[in-house]
Amino acid sequence: MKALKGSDVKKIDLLCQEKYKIPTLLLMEHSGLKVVEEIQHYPGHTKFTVIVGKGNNGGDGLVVARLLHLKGFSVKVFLTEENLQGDAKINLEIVKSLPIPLFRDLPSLDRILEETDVIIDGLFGVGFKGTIGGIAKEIVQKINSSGKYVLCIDIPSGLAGDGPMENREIVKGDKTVTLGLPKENLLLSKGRVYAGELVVKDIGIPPELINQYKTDTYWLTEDIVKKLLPKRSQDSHKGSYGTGIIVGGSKGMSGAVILAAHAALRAGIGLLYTLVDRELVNTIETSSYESITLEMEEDLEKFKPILVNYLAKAQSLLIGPGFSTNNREELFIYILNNFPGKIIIDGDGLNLLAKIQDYSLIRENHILTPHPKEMSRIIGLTVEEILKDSINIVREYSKKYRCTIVLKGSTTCIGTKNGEVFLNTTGNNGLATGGSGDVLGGIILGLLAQGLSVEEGAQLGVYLHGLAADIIAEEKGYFSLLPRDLPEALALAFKKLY
Ligand SMILES: NC(=O)C1=CN([C@@H]2O[C@H](COP(=O)(O)OP(=O)(O)OC[C@H]3O[C@@H](n4cnc5c(N)ncnc54)[C@H](OP(=O)(O)O)[C@@H]3O)[C@@H](O)[C@H]2O)[C@@H](O)CC1
Ligand SMILES: Nc1ncnc2c1ncn2[C@@H]1O[C@H](COP(=O)(O)OP(=O)(O)O)[C@@H](O)[C@H]1O
Ligand SMILES: [K+]
Repeated sequence: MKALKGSDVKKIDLLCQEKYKIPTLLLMEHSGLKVVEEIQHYPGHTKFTVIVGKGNNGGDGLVVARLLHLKGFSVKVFLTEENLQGDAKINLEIVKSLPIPLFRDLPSLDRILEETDVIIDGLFGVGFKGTIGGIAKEIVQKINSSGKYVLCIDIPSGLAGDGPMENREIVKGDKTVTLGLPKENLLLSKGRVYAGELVVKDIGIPPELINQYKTDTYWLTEDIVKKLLPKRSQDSHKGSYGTGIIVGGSKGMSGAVILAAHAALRAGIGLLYTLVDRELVNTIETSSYESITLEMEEDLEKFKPILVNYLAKAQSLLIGPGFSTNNREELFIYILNNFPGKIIIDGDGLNLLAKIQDYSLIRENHILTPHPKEMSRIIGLTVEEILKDSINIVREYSKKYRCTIVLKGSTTCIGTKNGEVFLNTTGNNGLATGGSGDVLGGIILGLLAQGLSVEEGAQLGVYLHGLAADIIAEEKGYFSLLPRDLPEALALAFKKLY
């Protein structure tokens, strides 16, 4: 599904008017109807307060107020501004003609909120810019401290539709009904905290317009990833599903390779090799029955001719899980320069990149899978700076390095060399255990080996990884989820998509 920037909303609005002759007033009416439709899922809520700002988000709020009144609910409107314009003004006139109580003075807001079941936030929509101040700031504080159920229209007030999310007063919603298409920041980890449950509602924008409208950010939804699933045929053999190598592990860190290996195998790879230090060989052999273990030699010059043969076995390679960064530089550089296939650089592979600081090693068929700290080591911004504006930062660096970057988190941002960003929201806090990332690397390796491009493998892999965790959580909850449970649950995740 396409994701919009704040500025796209105005453009779409204009296209609706000019090309499809649909006035904004109709879209506003539709928006109000869809918000009310959501409210009706919660019986027992009968008293509503709608907070109305001066823009079209306030106009939507006024439609909601009218429709709730028509349904016989008790509705109060808190107006922040008397002089509304255009369609919002038309809706204010309608509300004024009905027996809906209107309030304007701030001191009355505490009492009104006290008497309400649900607060409907129509203070600011995507037209919000800069920082919040004055009366609006106080209103947001009162909403957030009310303890009442808060439903945000389009976007929580104070949150920008896209771009850096500054720390300031933002409405904390229980639910956000976003209109037409989701806005970029609603899909990021930080924005999701303010949005609460996110519902996307069709408001009558013609599908022709949506299909033709170009965006460079997408929400990874089932319709996108389903198209990426590798095909399996009856008439096939292990050679049909590709060969991969995992280069990783070090003393005390063999588990990372084992997790990645299980994941690659459960992702459907035809044949899997692991390349590890001699002291790990036994451990890997006894834990991963289906993979073939290759042994690393300490003297790189002596090892090179053997290594070249090993590398020739596969089309896809994962380097870094549990690898350690001690004295690995030369081997790492040699592998990156001598493996022509698709490479996933994860964990200590990324730390080695940051140590070597030679980004000319990165090529178009490489995927970097950093968590924010690893990203910070590579690009030199702080974790906070990265999290505040993840979409644009991932876009900038995946274009700059001309590769695919998978910035992991509760929302994972996938940037491609062409500047597209895909946002993944499958997965849950059960994944917040060391080792989950190793599983992700293995899944992507398995998919690349089966012929997916780096862009496709990253998208499908990240989605499946989260979906596997969601499937486990549905049955067993979040606390006890372990990375080792994920490869097995991958079977159910595939089944859900096929
Ligand atoms: N096609 C669609 O999707 C449709 C979308 N619709 C709805 O329209 C919404 C967008 O409406 P919008 O553009 O009128 O702006 P909105 O967000 O209501 O408020 C901005 C107002 O706040 C003000 N303001 C800004 N920053 C401020 C600050 N820091 N502190 C204080 N004030 C500040 C700003 O004032 P200005 O800066 O312009 O003087 C402006 O007046 C959208 O989210 C959706 O709900 C539907 O109605 C129909 C179809
Ligand atoms: N709260 C969360 N919600 C969704 N996904 C999460 C959450 N916490 C972690 N994850 C996912 O778990 C994985 C953790 O990766 P990483 O930090 O590299 O772990 P490790 O290096 O220990 O294996 C990433 O894919 C990330 O997206
Ligand atoms: K809002």
